[in-house]
Amino acid sequence: MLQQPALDHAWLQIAVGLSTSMPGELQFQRLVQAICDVLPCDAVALMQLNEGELVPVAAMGLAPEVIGQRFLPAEHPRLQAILQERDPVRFPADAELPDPFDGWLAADRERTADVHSCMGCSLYVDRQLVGVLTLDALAPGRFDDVDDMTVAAFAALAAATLRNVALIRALEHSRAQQQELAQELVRDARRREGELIGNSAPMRKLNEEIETVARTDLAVLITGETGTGKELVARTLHARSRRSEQALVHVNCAALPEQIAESELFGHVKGAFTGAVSNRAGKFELADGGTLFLDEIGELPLNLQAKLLRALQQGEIQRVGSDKLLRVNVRLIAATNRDLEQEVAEGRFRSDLYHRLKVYPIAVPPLREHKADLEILSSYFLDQARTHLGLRQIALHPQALQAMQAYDWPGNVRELEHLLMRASLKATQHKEGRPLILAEHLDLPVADQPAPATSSADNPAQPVAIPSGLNLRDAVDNYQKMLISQALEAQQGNWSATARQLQTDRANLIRLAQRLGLKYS
Ligand SMILES: Nc1ncnc2c1ncn2[C@@H]1O[C@H](COP(=O)(O)OP(=O)(O)OP(=O)(O)O)[C@@H](O)[C@H]1O
Repeated sequence: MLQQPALDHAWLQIAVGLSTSMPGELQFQRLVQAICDVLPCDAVALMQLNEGELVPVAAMGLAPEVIGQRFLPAEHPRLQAILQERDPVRFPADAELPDPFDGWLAADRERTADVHSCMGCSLYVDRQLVGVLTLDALAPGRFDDVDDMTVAAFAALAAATLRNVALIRALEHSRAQQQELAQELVRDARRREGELIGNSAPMRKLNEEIETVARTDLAVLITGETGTGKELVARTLHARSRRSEQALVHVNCAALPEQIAESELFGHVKGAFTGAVSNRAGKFELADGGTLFLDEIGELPLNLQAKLLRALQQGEIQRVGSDKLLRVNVRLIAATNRDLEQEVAEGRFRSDLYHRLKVYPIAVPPLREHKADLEILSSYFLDQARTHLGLRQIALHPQALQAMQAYDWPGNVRELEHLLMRASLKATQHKEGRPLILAEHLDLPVADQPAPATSSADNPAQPVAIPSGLNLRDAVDNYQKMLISQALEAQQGNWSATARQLQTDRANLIRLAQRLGLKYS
């Protein structure tokens, strides 16, 4: 029988030698090596049960070719017998059943010993059979001194190792899959981000401009009406630049609450103001090495415009509450649907910042100036609607396309996108078979009628009484407030319907309403 100190030493050896960070093969090999060192055997094999077959995954004292061989228990009565028992099974040297490793024992190169001692134990994890451990010795009676408990303890450790390695492999496999999936999603998102659709001359020019400036680190100012695709242009530009592997950090200046706008952009240190409970990086720092996209830059408060200018000129920022200057390497893209020149003239936008931003200006054309793209844009959005809404192929009736050609598109590409999404639903709700979008599904004003008064330049708004003493900005604010309130009332407080009536984006409408002091509920 094995003495206690020898066993303790063996466990210690195994504990030190086995680590889950090791490759599985190495863990198996260390285990059989330790068993071989402790027990008086000439060969040890650790076999894994794999779909009814036993496959040696590690062995000592056997010919190397044994690894990876498959042993069908039905063809090897000793293995069969071991599998049928929970406790260790012993086969004396003169046992009649053939040994599965006859002829494989390294110590028996001369093939002189056709009989030898053999022991084996089935390996269980919980109630699941996971493999077999076998011990062989050339000398008869070699295992007489080895007690069952010792073999059973090694068997338990072997079973746990087999299970651990299998779990780790499964985890690694699923992690690799997840990683691949994440990469695929990022690639997919990138592909989508880059999809500026349009073959018309204005869109080709736009694409060329993006291509040219993407190669540089110049600041870019993107201008254009709402919904023309300014954000998409910014994303495309970033995706085509050499910073594309780094972050594109998007800041909507219109949605920045004034009190925390500086901290949002430049970060703050702990205790800089009430509520600053820890240090926090701002958007500039997050965009370090990448691109910072300042959307609706025209809404940035004047005091922040000065700080932004300093950051751009010096490439350095200061967290709120800190005197330390931090170096940042950020490419800036700004966008606005305001006339910034006008804003400068009226003192609402710093002229030095304006000139700094418009190093490379890009004007995104309104949809009415590239109606040649209506067809290709429509098939793109219909395809998206089909995927998002789980519909079948949707077709557009020629008359629907004609109605679209005749329309002015004050809400630009965004309006087209939303309109086709709604029309896709209507078309499928009303039609049997292949959904077809008819002109009536589009809810467009009839071709010979002018576009709505709020959106058409050649149909100016009705004169309204403006209280005297108001400056232009306040007058415009008042007018917008009145229009929104009236539309809201007409739509019984439904913001989405109001946004549709005013042909603007719902989020923009809510932001504007909040700025004008209207309550959003
Ligand atoms: N050429 C285009 N190809 C494909 N999709 C486009 C194109 N132009 C705009 N879009 C889509 O139209 C929608 C509005 O575009 P985007 O948000 O970029 O407009 P924007 O000019 O930034 O609007 P806003 O001024 O209101 O912020 C988005 O869903 C965008 O993907």
